[in-house]
Amino acid sequence: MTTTFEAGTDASQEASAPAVPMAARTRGLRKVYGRTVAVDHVDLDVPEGAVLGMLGPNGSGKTTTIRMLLGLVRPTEGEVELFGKKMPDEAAHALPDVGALVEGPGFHPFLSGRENLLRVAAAEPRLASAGIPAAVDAALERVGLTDAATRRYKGYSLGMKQRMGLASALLVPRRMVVLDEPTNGLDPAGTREIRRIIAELHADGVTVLVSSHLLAEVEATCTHVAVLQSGNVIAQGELAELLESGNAALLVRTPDAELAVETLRENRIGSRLTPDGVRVDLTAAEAPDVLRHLVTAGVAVHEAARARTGLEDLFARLTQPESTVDGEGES
Ligand SMILES: Nc1ncnc2c1ncn2[C@@H]1O[C@H](COP(=O)(O)OP(=O)(O)OP(=O)(O)O)[C@@H](O)[C@H]1O
Repeated sequence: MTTTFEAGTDASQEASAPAVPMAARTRGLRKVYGRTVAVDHVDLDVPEGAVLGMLGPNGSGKTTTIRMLLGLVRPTEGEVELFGKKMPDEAAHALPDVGALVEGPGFHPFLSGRENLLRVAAAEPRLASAGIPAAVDAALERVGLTDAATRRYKGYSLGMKQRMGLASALLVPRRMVVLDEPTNGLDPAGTREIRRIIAELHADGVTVLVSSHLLAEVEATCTHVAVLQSGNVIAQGELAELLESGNAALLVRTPDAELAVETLRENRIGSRLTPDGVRVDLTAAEAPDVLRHLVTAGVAVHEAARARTGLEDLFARLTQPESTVDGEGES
């Protein structure tokens, strides 16, 4: 697979581009478990102030990358920096700036939500004892758990447990918040709340790194995206740029769809059939040229409109075999 859309990792760019401060940065990051290469030479850039969505199918290495970023797992090879501090060696300096929701937060089942957060807050270096109850109540309020605060954690739903993890990440103001699959187990209302919280953090200038396999989720909340596949970052950069460069297409409504696909193939332009016509890849062709080829070949074009179908399409393109990207083998 190509890395056509990759941004910010190439050496020449590094030399010439103005230095954008990075909240998190990895170089050549690799983690091997026995025979499994979980993460393979990942160069990830998380610019300060970005909401970066780490997108990839199950097993693509998102959680392992996040764990290495947070110093929870030691890399087999490579470097990790959080706000310029080397991880895991300088974790004690870097981590107070970073709130994290990662798999399986260790809350005590027989304590209430509030009691659990009081315990977590007591270990926060940036919270003075006198400020702890107010910080806990504010975090509970922020994630919508105030009414359930005195109930035992054991009886919480999966969604409520996720909110508890989020509350513990947000106990003190952070420069960066890392959320591993934050909407897992949440209903649509809970999902909207997570989006709202991410938007609030972004408005406050907090960097957010959020992993998800839900493409619509990333598209709705993120400014940047990194796409992982089999332990590799196959594309990263600003979401708008990735969509622009990777996704331009022309939807042509025509009864002569098969003739259209054949004509475009002869002109080395990728396309595929849709229910009412063809979808033409504009990566290597301009819309007026496409229309000219079609009309010249006698294709009746009833309607033509540019399409930008979102990250789902980009993700499918990036993770498909190369031959389908240029139109070969598409149906
Ligand atoms: N502690 C471990 N021991 C052995 N293999 C592991 C371990 N952690 C992860 N792996 C393997 O590494 C690969 C990447 O896993 P990882 O959990 O990072 O992916 P992911 O993208 O977060 O997936 P998911 O969305 O399912 O959580 C998988 O093949 C996984 O089985």
